[in-house]
Amino acid sequence: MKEGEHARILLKKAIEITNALDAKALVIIGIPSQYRPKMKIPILIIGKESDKEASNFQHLPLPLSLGSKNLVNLASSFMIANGIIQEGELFVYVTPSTVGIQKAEKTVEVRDEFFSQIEHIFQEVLELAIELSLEGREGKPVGTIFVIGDTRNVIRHSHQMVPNPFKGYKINILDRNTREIIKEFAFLDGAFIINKSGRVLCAGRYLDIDFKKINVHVPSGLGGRHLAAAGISKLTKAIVITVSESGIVRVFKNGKIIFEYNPRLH
Ligand SMILES: Nc1ncnc2c1ncn2[C@@H]1O[C@H](COP(=O)(O)OP(=O)(O)OP(=O)(O)O)[C@@H](O)[C@H]1O
Repeated sequence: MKEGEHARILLKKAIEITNALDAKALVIIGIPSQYRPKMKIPILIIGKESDKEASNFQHLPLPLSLGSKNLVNLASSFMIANGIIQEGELFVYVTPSTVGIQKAEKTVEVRDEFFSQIEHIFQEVLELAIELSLEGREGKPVGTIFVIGDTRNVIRHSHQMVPNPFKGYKINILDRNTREIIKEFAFLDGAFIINKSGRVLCAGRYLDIDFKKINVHVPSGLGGRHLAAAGISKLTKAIVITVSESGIVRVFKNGKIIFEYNPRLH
């Protein structure tokens, strides 16, 4: 039996369960776009393919590498934040290998602003950050910072710690073949700077934040890397993704952590 056939069967079951329970929404995770049910209730599609067939479809382009459990929790928070479903109501979710029933709750460390940041480049960098957390480099954990967007201001508030390995090269986060090159440079101290089209402009960049002028707070235990990430996200319009040496991936916006996730625990 082909994988697509599994998805079709599971989706059929999910629709039956949704109807039987009078669930308020259906969440479809990582199932190809040819399998789209016709239903009146809101349907949330999670994954890369975006399709805007019906008005009751919403798309949340999150990396599937976040794992089903986490994606279901994020879907739950997203639907509550957007008034699609109320806390405590039931929704059904379906992945290529499971169908489940969940009560809508805010269970993950995520602020509502997180969802408005999710677009293509952000999603790719988040995926890369998760891979770095899980893989490290040569068996050792790596920590790093990705600063996305508002590059003119970010560059103005930073300097090279080492010669920029990306100078003169057109390396783009969207190009899967150059992903490994980007990861290779994660061992450099400092930050990656990525423009809104996904081009990696610099690595090994020190973020110059004057903490006398920029007031940010990060949870205790977090050091210079996370303070710098919070600072640059407050000083500029950039969105910042950090990977800590302990593997936790965090997203910063306007000086605050808007998402936190430990891929090593899932
Ligand atoms: N202002 C900055 N700009 C860019 N990189 C920085 C900055 N400050 C610190 N770093 C990077 O963060 C690394 C780790 O610093 P530190 O241990 O203080 O941070 P941390 O927040 O505790 O990070 P981790 O949780 O990964 O240990 C430094 O070696 C350096 O590469």
